[in-house]
Amino acid sequence: MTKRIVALAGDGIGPEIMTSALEILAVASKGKFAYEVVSFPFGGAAIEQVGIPLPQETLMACQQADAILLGAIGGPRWEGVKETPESGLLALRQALKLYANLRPTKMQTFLEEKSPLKADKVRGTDFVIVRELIGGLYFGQPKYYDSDEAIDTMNYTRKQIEQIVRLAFELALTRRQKLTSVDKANVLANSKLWRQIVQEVSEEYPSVEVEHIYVDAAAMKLMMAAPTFDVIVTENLFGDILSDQASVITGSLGLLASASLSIDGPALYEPIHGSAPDIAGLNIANPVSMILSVCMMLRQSFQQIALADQIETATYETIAATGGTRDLGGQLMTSEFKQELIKRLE
Ligand SMILES: NC(=O)C1=CN([C@@H]2O[C@H](COP(=O)(O)OP(=O)(O)OC[C@H]3O[C@@H](n4cnc5c(N)ncnc54)[C@H](O)[C@@H]3O)[C@@H](O)[C@H]2O)C=CC1
Ligand SMILES: CC(C)CC(=O)C(=O)O
Ligand SMILES: [Mg+2]
Repeated sequence: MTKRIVALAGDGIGPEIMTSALEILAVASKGKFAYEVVSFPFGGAAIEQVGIPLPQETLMACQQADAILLGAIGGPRWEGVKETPESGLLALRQALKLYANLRPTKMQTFLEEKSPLKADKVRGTDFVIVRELIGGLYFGQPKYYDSDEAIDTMNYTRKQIEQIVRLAFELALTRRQKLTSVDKANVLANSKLWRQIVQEVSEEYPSVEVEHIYVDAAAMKLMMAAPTFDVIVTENLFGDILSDQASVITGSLGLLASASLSIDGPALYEPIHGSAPDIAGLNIANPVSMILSVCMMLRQSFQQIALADQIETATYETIAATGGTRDLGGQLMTSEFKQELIKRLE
């Protein structure tokens, strides 16, 4: 049966990388995978069209989709408006119950020269950050600021923590059976509960080696000993920050993809980066993060493993052969990279 993919291109470089990724999917999937793509306004683009970042029709289309692809949202144009693109993104994540954001970092030999870190510090790196996505500081109430004071609230329930921690243990079972839980249990009440629950749940997974690290030390260890990590589980804000930091390992934010899994609905796939307003419209964005997000969708939502492997392999081969886009030190424009990749797929 034809699968229905909802595409939310969003703002900044979102439309550029979405167009490239969808063209590549169309070429690679011919005769192998039947799908249709329907596009809806979201983020700043939706504010421009209808005045709000998450229109009702967009949300309904997402709820009825088999999978959702998101480019990126946000930009200086919408700073200070009442409902921002970012508030639309948080509302979408909450409405779709996207509780788990999986952010893999996998080193490739040819990327060693692109990494600002020494090759022996990054060789063999292959980990997944499992970031809790609908709790913590981004959602806790009260949340407000005035000119004298600002308040954000961090709160997690046992249920929320158990859900994400269990998913991380299950993922570790399919990999190298090592789980690193990142928290700040020396200071934060939320982290004390988090650590306690990780300990409890670990008893159900005796084959998985568990370590607990404070987030500050984890930031250092990511740069000094990245290959030692397998599955990293952490709360929303820590996961957001650590995953951008992880992009230093492979050499560019434009390489990292993610999957956001729902409790009971369709999953959403998006690059880990934002809308990169500084390079929007210049045809220099790296589309690989979006292309690899499409690969995650093919595997996770549609079990199209061979097709995903084919696109992923061709993507890495294209970077290795051409040097890739400028963020990787290469010369290719976004559209040129896409064309080179399409040549390999045809
Ligand atoms: N999921 C989403 O849609 C996210 C949206 N944002 C929003 O994006 C906007 C910009 O945020 P920034 O802090 O500038 O973060 P950003 O991730 O958009 O950009 C950070 C730096 O990385 C570069 N970069 C990012 N993606 C790239 C790519 N594919 N190819 C080449 N270079 C790339 C940018 O040019 C910039 O120099 C803000 O409005 C922010 O709230 C931020 C993170 C996630
Ligand atoms: C724009 C924020 C709401 C989220 C973010 O930075 C992210 O999901 O990586
Ligand atoms: Mg982020």
